[in-house]
Amino acid sequence: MMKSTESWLGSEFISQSTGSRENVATTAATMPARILVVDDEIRMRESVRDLLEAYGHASLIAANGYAALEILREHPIELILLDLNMPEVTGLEFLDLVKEDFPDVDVVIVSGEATFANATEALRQGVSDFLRKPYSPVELLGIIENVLKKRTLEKDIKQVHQKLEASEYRYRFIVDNSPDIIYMLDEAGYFCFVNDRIGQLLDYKQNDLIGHHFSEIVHEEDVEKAKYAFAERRTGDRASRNVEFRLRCKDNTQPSRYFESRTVSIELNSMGIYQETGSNDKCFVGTYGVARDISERKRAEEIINFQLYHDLLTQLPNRALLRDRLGLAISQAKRSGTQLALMYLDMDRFKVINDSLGHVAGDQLLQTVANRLRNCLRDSDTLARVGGDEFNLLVPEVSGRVDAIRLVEKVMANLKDPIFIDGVEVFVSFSIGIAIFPDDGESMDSLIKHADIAMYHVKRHGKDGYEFFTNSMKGSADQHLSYDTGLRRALDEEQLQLYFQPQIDIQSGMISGMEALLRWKHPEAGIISPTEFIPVAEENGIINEIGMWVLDSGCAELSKWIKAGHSNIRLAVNVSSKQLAQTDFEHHVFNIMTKHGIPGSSLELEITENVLIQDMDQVVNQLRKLHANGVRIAVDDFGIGYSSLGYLQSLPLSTLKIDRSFISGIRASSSRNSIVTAIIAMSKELGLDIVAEGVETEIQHQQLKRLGCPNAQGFLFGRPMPKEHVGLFLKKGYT
Ligand SMILES: Nc1nc2c(ncn2[C@@H]2O[C@H](COP(=O)(O)O[C@H]3[C@@H](O)[C@H](n4cnc5c(=O)[nH]c(N)nc54)O[C@@H]3COP(=O)(O)O)[C@@H](O)[C@H]2O)c(=O)[nH]1
Repeated sequence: MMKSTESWLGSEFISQSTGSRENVATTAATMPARILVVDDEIRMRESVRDLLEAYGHASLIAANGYAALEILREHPIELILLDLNMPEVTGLEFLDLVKEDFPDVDVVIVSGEATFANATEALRQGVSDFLRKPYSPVELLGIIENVLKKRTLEKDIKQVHQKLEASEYRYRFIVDNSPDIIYMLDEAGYFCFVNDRIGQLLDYKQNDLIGHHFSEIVHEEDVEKAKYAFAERRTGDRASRNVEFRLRCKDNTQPSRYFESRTVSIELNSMGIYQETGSNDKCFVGTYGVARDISERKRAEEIINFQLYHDLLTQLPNRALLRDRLGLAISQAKRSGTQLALMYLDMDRFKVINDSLGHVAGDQLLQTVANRLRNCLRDSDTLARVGGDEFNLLVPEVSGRVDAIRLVEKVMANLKDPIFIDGVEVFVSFSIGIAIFPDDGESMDSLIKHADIAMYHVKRHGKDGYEFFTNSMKGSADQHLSYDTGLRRALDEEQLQLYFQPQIDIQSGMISGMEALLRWKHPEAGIISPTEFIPVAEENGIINEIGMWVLDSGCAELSKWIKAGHSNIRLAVNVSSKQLAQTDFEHHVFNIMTKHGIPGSSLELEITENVLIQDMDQVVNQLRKLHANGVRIAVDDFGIGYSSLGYLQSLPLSTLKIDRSFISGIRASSSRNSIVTAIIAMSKELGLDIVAEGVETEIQHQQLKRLGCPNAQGFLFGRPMPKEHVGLFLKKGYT
């Protein structure tokens, strides 16, 4: 309820009132405040209080400075209406105390006798306004309203400042602790701001870079790429996104890091990088950018990429990478009119080594071999592992076959020395096929295929060597397929034949045995060597039937020779590892021996070391049963492959057949002589008989005789002959 102005203001106030009460009331009611009225005149202070309360303010009154200070201490006062002329403590003295202890309180001087000096002093001390008595209520209320408005405004500004400070602190914190590099460049590409992150990532201090051009930290190969992204001028959707390049660390010995840089314009982030120049024009002043470290991702990508294109065991390129490089090399060779060589390398007898020494040893062997191969190549050559024991070698620029021969012989020489795996000495050799672009193929596939065919040709003709592809080999590769289907018919239609090659007792010169060697008399192709079709028969499984046929036919001939009086002759029969894998193999052998009345001692089964890759227990078991019945067991091709001699003691062996590669070397290499000497000495120690294979010359014969080798076989004594010739040969003997 609004009180009457006359009842609480002095008459001089009422008479000077000029404003309308409604106006004042409306304004004052919008900003109620807590106001302290300090006046020694009771009538004055009470009338002012009533006026203020009538207009919605809460007011308290004090008759002097002390009372006022008391109230200030106990109540939250926003505004003081202060009379300057008071006893005890003057208004100015009170003002001093207020400003010191209650600086947030606004003071309006309301005084009747204030001098100019007083007023000036009061204003100097920071009072908000000055009202001279007598005044009208409207004037008082107007001043109060102004002061309160100003006060509210200042409060708001203060709050805005505080918020801005807090916000700036937050953003500074975010920028300083950002996992990304945040930077600003001026319009010429010089750093004007960069956050701390640059120090952690690239080792620069912020000051190292401020004022420096961005290109100083970009990897030299990436400067072109980085130029537009780093100092981006565009904005919005056209600005650079996720451009990748490398920044250089301060210490250049560290690897470069990959970065993904995002630049955005100041139009988007209010950083003031474009400046308004009036009439809707904008002026480019710099770039703001965020660069994220993506080194880890790049490294992961590199690893994945490496794994996609490399063999993890040997770290060599794999087939995919080889094909890629071969494609490029062919294009390059076509353009420049040069030649290139593709070599297909297949390790001989790797399966035997791998399965007998174990896969860990096999892996080590492959790694060692890969290193040896790598060591004799140039950086431009590509050696790839394309299968278990298969490698491809791409030699991008060869001047011709002579060049390729030089390299392949270097490769083979590098592999000659034994490799020690877990203390075991292993000898390796390779069958290598070579195709030359463009003579042997103009496409990637034809080159690989032809090198492969040439490699198989080497395999079939004694391994451990190399050959260039020729068109005639192609026919024989196609034949491989026709052998597959033709072998069954060969068996049914009696196209298979046995030849026999004599074995000689070196010391007495007598014939000690005959080795049965299979031939396929093909109706169109003529005589086909077992090296051509035995692998096919082993692959398709028909070797078991063929093997039994060989044993049966061989024993049939043997029984004839025995009956003809050559009872000391032994028959040697080759047995494939696949045959020994049959659980009832020995029963078949016994049945055949019984059928032809052959004593065990007249039969020698030749096995190669790779029979040991079968279930060893089963093989040993079968061989023991055969041996117990007098059947002799010979190890064929002894000395090549792997040189673990442990099996010599675990197997029931009778004979070692020294591989012909050692015998052929007798003439040329004394080191080979010593190997033969060692094998002979060791066999004698183990009580084993010996047959030296592939004796072709009299020198070899005499050397072997001198070394005390008991038996020999080879073209010198007789080539494999058809069964019809054996009778006469036995009668006449070796001469
Ligand atoms: N599982 C079976 N394997 C068999 C059978 N018959 C033969 N074979 C194996 O085929 C390979 C090649 O045999 P072949 O073409 O008959 O060659 C033999 C001889 O002709 C050859 N040889 C003999 N003396 C010489 C010589 O002085 N020089 C020279 N360059 N070659 C010669 O060696 C082959 C006999 O080798 P081996 O058996 O190691 O004693 C061959 O691996 C046969 O084993 C069969 O029925 N089953």
